[in-house]
Amino acid sequence: MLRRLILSRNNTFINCRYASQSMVQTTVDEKSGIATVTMNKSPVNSLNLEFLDEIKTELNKLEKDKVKGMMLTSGLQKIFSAGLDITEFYNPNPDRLSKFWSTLQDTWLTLYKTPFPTAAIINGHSPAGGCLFAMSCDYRIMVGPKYTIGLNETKLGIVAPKWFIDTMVAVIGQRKAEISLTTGKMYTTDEALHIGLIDESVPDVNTALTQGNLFLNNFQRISPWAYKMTKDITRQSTVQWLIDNKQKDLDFVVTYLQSAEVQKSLGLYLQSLKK
Ligand SMILES: CCCC/C=C/CC(=O)SCCNC(=O)CCNC(=O)[C@H](O)C(C)(C)COP(=O)(O)OP(=O)(O)OC[C@H]1O[C@@H](n2cnc3c(N)ncnc32)[C@H](O)[C@@H]1OP(=O)(O)O
Repeated sequence: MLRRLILSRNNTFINCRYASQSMVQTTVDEKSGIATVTMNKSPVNSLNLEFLDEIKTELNKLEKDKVKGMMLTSGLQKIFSAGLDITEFYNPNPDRLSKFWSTLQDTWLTLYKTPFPTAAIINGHSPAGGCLFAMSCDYRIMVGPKYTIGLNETKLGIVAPKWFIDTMVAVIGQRKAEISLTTGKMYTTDEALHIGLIDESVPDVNTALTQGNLFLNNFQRISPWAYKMTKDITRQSTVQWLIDNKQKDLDFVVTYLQSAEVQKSLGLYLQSLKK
């Protein structure tokens, strides 16, 4: 792991941490203590086993380093994250599929439960797992107007797991989540703002980062203990369900994803992507 100090746009020193060939780059502003975690896995930040593992490790490090906040963003031109890497569950190796899904569960729990405030800087398309990660942050700022966001699983012929659904319900409410999920709707930035899936729409990534810092800096005046307890209580039922049902969720997903019907739908969807 390499570390170096670089001078930021506002002339404060930023502590940079990156490993060679890393898919995740992190900078920490020394003055504010706010980290920026940049996902950088070409071509579309699809979340495979190794990438998820890196994101989880990075979040755990930030917790250990006691950062004051974190922005999650993408280093790619027009994609925040294409969601789960479909090649992990199309014609999968069952052992790897199990590892992949457990790692997804753990990464999501780590992100959803961070003891520090988080903001998603959605600087590109954000379908399915990409939307899940954005919704798991405390605040969402999306660069408009060209990109889309949503849980589109039904469009792939698959069903979003309960904890994906509960995360969406927590953000936009039962009725809107039900319509979004059953139709697999991908929302434009304006639509996402209208239904409350994002909190702000901004014209460019620099403005998004400025707004993200503004949001996170609010917490300098809030007791970290009060913040964390409140977040834990608010998110308790969704988190506890997964903790109590990890193995059941894993068993279901591994069996379900390998069924002939799902494999057929995924094959057709992948083909349509290649076209
Ligand atoms: C109970 C089980 C629940 C399982 C839950 C699953 C949740 C998920 O997250 S499923 C994944 C859902 N994701 C999507 O539907 C996104 C699909 N991708 C896109 O819509 C587009 O690729 C994009 C808008 C993200 C980007 O478009 P762009 O035109 O820039 O790039 P493409 O030419 O489409 O893609 C480049 C390259 O990447 C491959 N690819 C895209 N998305 C994925 C993905 N999610 N997993 C794996 N691979 C992906 C795409 O096929 C292209 O590959 P080639 O270069 O080889 O053609």
